[in-house]
Parts: sequence; structure tokens; C-alpha cells
Amino acid sequence: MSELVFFSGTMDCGKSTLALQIGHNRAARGLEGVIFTRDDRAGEGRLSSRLGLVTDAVEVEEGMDLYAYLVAHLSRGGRADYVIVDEAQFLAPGQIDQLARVVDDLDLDVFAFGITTDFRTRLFPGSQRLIELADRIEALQVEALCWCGARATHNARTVDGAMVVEGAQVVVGDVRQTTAEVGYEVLCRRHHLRRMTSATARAGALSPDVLPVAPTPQDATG
Ligand SMILES: Nc1ncnc2c1ncn2[C@@H]1O[C@H](COP(=O)(O)OP(=O)(O)O)[C@@H](O)[C@H]1O
Ligand SMILES: Cc1cn([C@H]2C[C@H](O)[C@@H](COP(=O)(O)O)O2)c(=O)[nH]c1=O
Repeated sequence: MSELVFFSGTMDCGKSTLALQIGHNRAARGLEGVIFTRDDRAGEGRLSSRLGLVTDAVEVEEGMDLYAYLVAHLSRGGRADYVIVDEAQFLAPGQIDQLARVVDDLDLDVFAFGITTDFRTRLFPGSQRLIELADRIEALQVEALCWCGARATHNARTVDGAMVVEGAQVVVGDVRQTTAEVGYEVLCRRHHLRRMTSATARAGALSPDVLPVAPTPQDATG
């Protein structure tokens, strides 16, 4: 039975790497996949991992029918033994329905990879639909870590290191981005809710307000 599988996790937890590995292992056994992506940091029509690996992919445009694309591809004599979709959070809910149809009507496995929630902890519409329709949801084994050492569960958007909670849902960007104004940082829920990024935590630790201060004679006398 073919399956629609949603591999989800925070940013920087290895989703694209796993997508490339799944493709690589199947290619090694002579299988051919169709790889879709949308708005990868490496540019249009690319699926890239921070480990340096990159492959060509079909860029999913707004309004594109993924089921129709695959039917046309197969009718032209193209091969598709399975389908990979990276940055699946950026797909429209209707495109996720089309992927479910690819599984059910074309009998192809679809492996979708994406983050579930945005910088405001709200579900991306594409991820919500995947959660609703997927046969299986897989959490990645290599967890990203918050600056405090706890498992990172949420994605924060930062401007000059400070967490922001206003702005468009989609802004392509990266973690550990020191030069660009907008960046991202993965945090545990506790620090996401407190809006404490590594930079603000560092600044707080260095602030004279929180440094232990030796008591002065006035303290003793009141
Ligand atoms: N220099 C490095 N050495 C070893 N592993 C690295 C290095 N840089 C990145 N990684 C690994 O790559 C992961 C990010 O992979 P990637 O597929 O780009 O993530 P995602 O698609 O989930 O955002 C990191 O969690 C880390 O495990
Ligand atoms: C949290 C959040 C992220 N994004 C963007 C930033 C990146 O371009 C991708 C995630 O890529 P990754 O391979 O999982 O690291 O999503 C966004 O547009 N809006 C957000 O709220």
C-alpha cells in the first residue's frame, strides 16, 4: 500500500538531508522519483541541505496541480516510482489534497517534509492539511536543540537576534544568520513563550540587573 508520510520537525533538524537520503537510496536501487519543492533557500528548483548536498527539483508554483503534473509526466512516458516534497509547509491545502490523490489513485508513495508551525507557533495551512490527511507523521530522530540544551520544539523569527512576533507568515531565511536582518532560531516552548533567544539570554546574563552585587553598608542599615 502506498502512503502519504509527513516528516516534520523544527527548522534545522535534518528534514532536507533525510529527503535527499531517501532519494539517494531509491536511486541506488534503480528507482526514479519526482522531487518537488517550494522556496528553498538555495533558489528556485533546488532542494538543499545544510550538509552541503543539493539536487534539482520541480518548483511548486502557486495554483500548480501536482496530481495533473504527475499524470502528464507519466503520460509522456516519464517515470515516477515515488514522490518527494520538501518545504511542504509552503504548499496550499489543495495541493496536499492532490498529493493524497497521487497516493490513492496513482499508487505512489509521497514523502513530504516540512515544519509544522510558523514563528508565531501557528500551523502553516499546508502542514495542517498534511496532519489531517497523512497516513503517517514521523518526527525526525535528530532533534535540534534550544540554547538552554532542551529539545527545540518551536521556530522563532529574529531581527538582530531578538524574537519578533509580527510579520508575514512566509519569509525565507536561515538559522545562525548573523548578517541578514531577519533570521530564525529554534527554541524550546518555554523560551519561545518567554521570547528568550540566545542573544537576549546572553544580554540578560550580562546585564548589571541580574549580576550578583556585593552588599553595600547602606543595605545593612536599610
Ligand atoms: N557542519 C556540520 N556538521 C555536521 N552536521 C551538520 C553540520 N551542519 C549542519 N549539520 C546537520 O544538518 C542538520 C540540518 O540539516 P537540514 O537538512 O538542512 O535541516 P532542515 O531541512 O530540517 O532545516 C543539522 O541539524 C545538523 O544535524
Ligand atoms: C518559522 C518560519 C520559517 N519560515 C521559512 C524559513 C525557511 O526558509 C523555511 C524553513 O526551512 P528549513 O529547511 O525547515 O530550515 O521556512 C517562514 O517562512 N516562516 C516561518 O514562520
